[in-house]
Amino acid sequence: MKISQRLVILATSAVALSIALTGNMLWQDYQQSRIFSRLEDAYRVQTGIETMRAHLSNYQQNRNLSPLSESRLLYEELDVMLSQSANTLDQQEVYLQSLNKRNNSVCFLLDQMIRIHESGQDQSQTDALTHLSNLLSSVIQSMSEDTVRLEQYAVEGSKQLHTQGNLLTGGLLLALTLLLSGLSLRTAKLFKHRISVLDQGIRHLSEGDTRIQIEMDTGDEFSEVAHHFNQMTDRLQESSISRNQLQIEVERRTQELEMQKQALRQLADHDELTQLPNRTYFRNNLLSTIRKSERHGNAVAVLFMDLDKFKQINDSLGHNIGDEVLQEASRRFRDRLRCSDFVARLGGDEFTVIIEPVDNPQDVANIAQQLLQCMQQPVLVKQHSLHLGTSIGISVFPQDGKDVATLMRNADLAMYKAKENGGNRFHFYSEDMTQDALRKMSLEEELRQALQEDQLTVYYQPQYDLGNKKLVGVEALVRWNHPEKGLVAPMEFIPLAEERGLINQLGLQVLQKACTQCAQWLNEGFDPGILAVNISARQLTERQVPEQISQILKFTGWPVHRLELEVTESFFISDTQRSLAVLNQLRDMGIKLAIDDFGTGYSSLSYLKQLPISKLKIDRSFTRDLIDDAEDRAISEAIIALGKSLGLQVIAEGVELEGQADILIHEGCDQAQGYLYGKPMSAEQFSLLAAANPVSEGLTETSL
Ligand SMILES: Nc1nc2c(ncn2[C@@H]2O[C@H](COP(=O)(O)O[C@H]3[C@@H](O)[C@H](n4cnc5c(=O)[nH]c(N)nc54)O[C@@H]3COP(=O)(O)O)[C@@H](O)[C@H]2O)c(=O)[nH]1
Repeated sequence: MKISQRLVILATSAVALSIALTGNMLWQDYQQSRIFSRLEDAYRVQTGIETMRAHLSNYQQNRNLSPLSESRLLYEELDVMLSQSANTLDQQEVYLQSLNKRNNSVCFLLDQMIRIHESGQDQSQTDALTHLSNLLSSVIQSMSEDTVRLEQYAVEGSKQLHTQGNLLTGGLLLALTLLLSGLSLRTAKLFKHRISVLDQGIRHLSEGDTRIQIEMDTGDEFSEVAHHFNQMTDRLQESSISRNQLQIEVERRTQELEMQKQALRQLADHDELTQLPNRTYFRNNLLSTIRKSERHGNAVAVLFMDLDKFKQINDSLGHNIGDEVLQEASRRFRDRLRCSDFVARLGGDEFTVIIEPVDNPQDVANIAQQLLQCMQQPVLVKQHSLHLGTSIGISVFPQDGKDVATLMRNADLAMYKAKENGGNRFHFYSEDMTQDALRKMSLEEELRQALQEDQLTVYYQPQYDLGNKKLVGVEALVRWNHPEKGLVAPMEFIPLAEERGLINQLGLQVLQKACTQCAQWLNEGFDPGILAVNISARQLTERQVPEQISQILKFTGWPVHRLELEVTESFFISDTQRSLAVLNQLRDMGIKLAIDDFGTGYSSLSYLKQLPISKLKIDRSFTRDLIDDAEDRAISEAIIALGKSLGLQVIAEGVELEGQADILIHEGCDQAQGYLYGKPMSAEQFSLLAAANPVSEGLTETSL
């Protein structure tokens, strides 16, 4: 049964009992009023009886009939009253009927007495009247007694009624209390049991048991709650299953993410190609090593390594070969170092090593030596056997720097020093390197300004035909007209211009000035012959150079076939596909190409054959000792012979003496250049010289 039904029953029972109680009270009221009404009747009869008794006594004393007649009237009244009241059968009614009867008797006696009295006053009548009045008196006495009894009965009845009413009310209240208590107890017991079942279920659930089900088929609200609870646990069960699945999925994804994070960290911290730590990792590691060493008072060495000739290999053989070289170099460095040493690749062909602790600089020198050695073995990639080398710069914490940036910068400076000194060596950092770097920095700044402010000027050095001793050409040589230092020689700024990427701008400015000047001379009527201009090997790596040269020639009007570009031999040795392509392009444009400083490198005959060149220039170092040094003479002879055999012109530079010129003439050298014929000079000086030495007659426009 539902709780609501139970409550309805309880309420209905209470209402029913209340109605019963109210009915009982109303019934009691009614009974009471009846008793009181009879009591009233009794009092009135009593009063009537008293009156009649007084009338009778008056009659008996005075024989006056009128009082009896009044009693007769009183009888009428009592008769009416008693006959109205005596219509029920209870004890009161019995008394009332008795009273009624006796009242009738009184009436009869009174009628008799009145009739006798009126008929005469003889003795017999008087006796009869006396007798009747006595009778009347006794009847009245009886009536009086009846009224007393009626009164007593009414009082008792009232008491009884009161007692009965109380008993009934008490009984009903008791019944109501018992009923309500019984029902409440039963309901409370049931509720307690069901609540405890629900509570157990909830407790299980709170302990995490989502499979809990509450068995309660009572058909009331509790079973509905239980039903909803079960539905909830079902859903929780489902959601906990999906939560478990989710948990598993989350764990799987977390693992995946962790792996990805590790891979990303590896990517972020390591160089993809060599798997060595990268620049970021290196910097962080160096920072923590410095901090640790500060605490322990240790020294730390930073080695900055750069592979020699790597750029040429990369440019000429392609990036795949370059990549394999870098991988091999990484392996060799790694294998040669201890596990505790930290080696990283900063990018390109730059590697760094951290050595800690450093007890003595000699240990670092030994390690650097081993690293040099390990790269001296040729690197075999595909069919190539590649000879590289390494330049190593070393800075030491704390004396060469107390922070990452300073240590790296100083190791880098030391590495550049090693490169400048020919590579394949190591250098410890020293303070003068910084001074040198600062000097270079300010020089670079000045050079940039010089290029912008047109401070460069061109000097001209004549080139002569050794056969007829006539002018055949002129070499343009740059000079820097420094506002404070005066004329600065090219050797002081050309290498820096090459190093700092200014050489193309510089070379093109020189070319433009020289072409403009030569074209002007030509227009003025004197012929400077062939214009030889130095072109840096670095310029030849720029694809746009042929187009830029072509533009200058067009702009200045200098004929293309009168231009000769001198490229140093070292460039041809370390040639690159791209540079050779540029050279071929220049040759195809009609520009002549000469190998400068020839003999200082190791160009092979077969290699020279393939080059798009037309002239060899014997290096000044061979000309200088030509007279005294048999070897230099032999070399110059060999170069001249080589040139002849390849159909190339040969020019000797640095000719200062007639004896040198004689030997060269004897050996069959075509041309010469040197102080003997004229030092590099300004355009004005050169025009004077050229006016006095007209260009070789054999040098016609077609032979040019
Ligand atoms: N890329 C460019 N390089 C250039 C340019 N201008 C010059 N240079 C190169 O600078 C180097 C030094 O040149 P320079 O100081 O001008 O020296 C030249 C001559 O002065 C010197 N020379 C000539 N004859 C003699 C001599 O009889 N004795 C002697 N001691 N020196 C002499 O030789 C230099 C010419 O060299 P080269 O070019 O090899 O013919 C030098 O390497 C220049 O190439 C430029 O514009 N761009």
